[in-house]
Amino acid sequence: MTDLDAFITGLPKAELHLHIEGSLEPEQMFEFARRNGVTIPFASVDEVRAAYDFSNLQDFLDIYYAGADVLRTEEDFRDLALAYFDRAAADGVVHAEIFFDPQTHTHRGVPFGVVANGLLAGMAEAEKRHGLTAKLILCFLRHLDEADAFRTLEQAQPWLDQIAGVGLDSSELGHPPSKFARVFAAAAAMGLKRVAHAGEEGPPDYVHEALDLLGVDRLDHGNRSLEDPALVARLARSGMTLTVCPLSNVKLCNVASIDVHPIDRMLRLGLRATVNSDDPAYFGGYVGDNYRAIAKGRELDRDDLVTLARNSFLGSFLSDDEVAGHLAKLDAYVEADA
Ligand code: HPA
Ligand SMILES: [Zn+2]
Repeated sequence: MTDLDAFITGLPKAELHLHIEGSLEPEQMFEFARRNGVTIPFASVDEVRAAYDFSNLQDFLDIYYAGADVLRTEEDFRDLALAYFDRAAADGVVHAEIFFDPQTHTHRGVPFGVVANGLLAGMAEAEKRHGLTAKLILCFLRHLDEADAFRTLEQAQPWLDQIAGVGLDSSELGHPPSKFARVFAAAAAMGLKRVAHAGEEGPPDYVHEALDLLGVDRLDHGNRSLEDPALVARLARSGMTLTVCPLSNVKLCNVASIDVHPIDRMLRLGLRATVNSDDPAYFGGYVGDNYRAIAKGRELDRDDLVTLARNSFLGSFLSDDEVAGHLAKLDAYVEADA
């Protein structure tokens, strides 16, 4: 039997909650700034890392949006995505469904197509290089208004056959899912899947809204659902996938420390929880680091880790046949290790 670290690395898994802009490592921030002639308010990589000390979601978002300013060209988005896929593949990720925030870029004058084409080029190269498949999820920034989200959906039209779904991210408190009910209805009518961040900082009511008013196929974070037993029962009964991000929860002070993270409680309650990295360059680790952190912090056994990996495929937007193929490989991996 391999040791736990190696077992986690080799475990075939999907990543379902990853903001591609949040995979921008400080070294890459400097490289893109230099090649695009953009000035950044940091003198060194160490200075950037030292700034990643957040007390809440908004603290992080302010720095995250500032960092994204170095992304200007199709090549930047391609290189950014490819660097993430290289790291993900090394962590045993065989499929990734990645978020991008078009408004962060279109509001700076970077056209939607530059972002989308760059990311799609990175995805194509990752499949060639690693056999890693990926899907794109277009996230609306919830601190902006409904009209802006509708404009973004309009800009996405030429790329819709290459976009799997829509999501909702950014500042949660004060921006409930209800604000985007009509945009999500329009996206559903276009055949797009729907996900939303809910219950990261926001109350259980926001999770109810995501289910009832946005019709989400998957819930991003969802941690605060645990405060509402009836909601937990509903999520468990419906087999709703939760994309949980342990290191993010600690870094944004939503969970006091990894030792008290509720991931194992979620599993015991029958929730289809998955483990993901959210914004790995900002939160101290990629998906493998997240698995390792909870394995150690919550003393998860191999069966729990396999359940989490299994859930990542079950919760993905892959076809039933594709999911079955991944699960067969997962079973073979576990058997070979026994
Ligand atoms: O963790 C997050 N929460 C909400 N919005 C985000 N945008 C990037 N990361 C996040
Ligand atoms: Zn997120």
